[in-house]
Amino acid sequence: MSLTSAIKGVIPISPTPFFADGRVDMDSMARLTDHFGASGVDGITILGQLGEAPKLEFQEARAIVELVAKRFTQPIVVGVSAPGFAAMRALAREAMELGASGVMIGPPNTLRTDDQIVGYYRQAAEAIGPDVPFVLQDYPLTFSVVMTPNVIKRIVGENENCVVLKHEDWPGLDKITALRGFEKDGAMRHIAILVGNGGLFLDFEMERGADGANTGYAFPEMLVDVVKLSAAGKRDAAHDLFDAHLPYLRYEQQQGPLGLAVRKWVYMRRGLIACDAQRKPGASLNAAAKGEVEYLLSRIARTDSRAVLKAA
Ligand SMILES: N[C@@H](CC=O)C(=O)O
Repeated sequence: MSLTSAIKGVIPISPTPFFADGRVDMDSMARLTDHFGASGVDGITILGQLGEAPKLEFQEARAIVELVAKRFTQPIVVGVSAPGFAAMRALAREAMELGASGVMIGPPNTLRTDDQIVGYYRQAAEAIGPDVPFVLQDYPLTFSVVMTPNVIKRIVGENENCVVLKHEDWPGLDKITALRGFEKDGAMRHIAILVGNGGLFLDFEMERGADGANTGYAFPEMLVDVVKLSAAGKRDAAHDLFDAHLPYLRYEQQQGPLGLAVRKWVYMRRGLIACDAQRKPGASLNAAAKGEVEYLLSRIARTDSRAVLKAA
């Protein structure tokens, strides 16, 4: 099944589970994949930044795609961002062979001008091949590359295989409005807009015209419900549920390895992965942070039983 611009809903970004010694934990990867499948999501993204993809060897990445493709029945997006096009093309072609639906490409942080960004995506699209649909990852907080709405319009106009925008600009609400405006005026064809940034603005991003979420928040079930409630026009219910998670969601949103450490800790506490380790270089939570996370989870649990966890 090919990724298209019609995709909507929640496509969680999966972490990659590791053992404390740095080996990939494939049993936990399988458990996590099955959990996503049972959570009402509409696809899955693996091997993104959150998935520590740059720390993996090709054969490890390949094995993860193979495992996920065997047990997940909805669209699978594989992160293929790489410093060079040979590595990007190799993983993209292999992933599609194994059953992926599309790939995700983030920009290298050397890009400075609009023309450089547009030129990079022209070459990347050519490298993976026109038959491979791709997600354009717009994530200035991490990549330090700022894409204006016009740049995104140019990339979409030049590359038929650009079908989804992973929108992680911040502030970014007006960017969604601008892009939907281009579509309305006929200046840009339709693309799916799925939002990241931990889902921090998901409630309002849905109201601005996003199609759903593409983020690694550790309770994808909440994202599924908020997206559905919002799409059904149940504004207060969507915001009420979102707001119940917001204090913990903010805590997760700490940039870089620390935010990932929070997520991995919670996935471990939920029994979905065996160990919260990151492959080095990485970070882990200290006792104070673990206590804060437990407190925040207990607050969510007052209104959302999915956050009720066994005692640590
Ligand atoms: N910032 C992302 C992860 C990157 O791909 C998220 O929203 O979880």
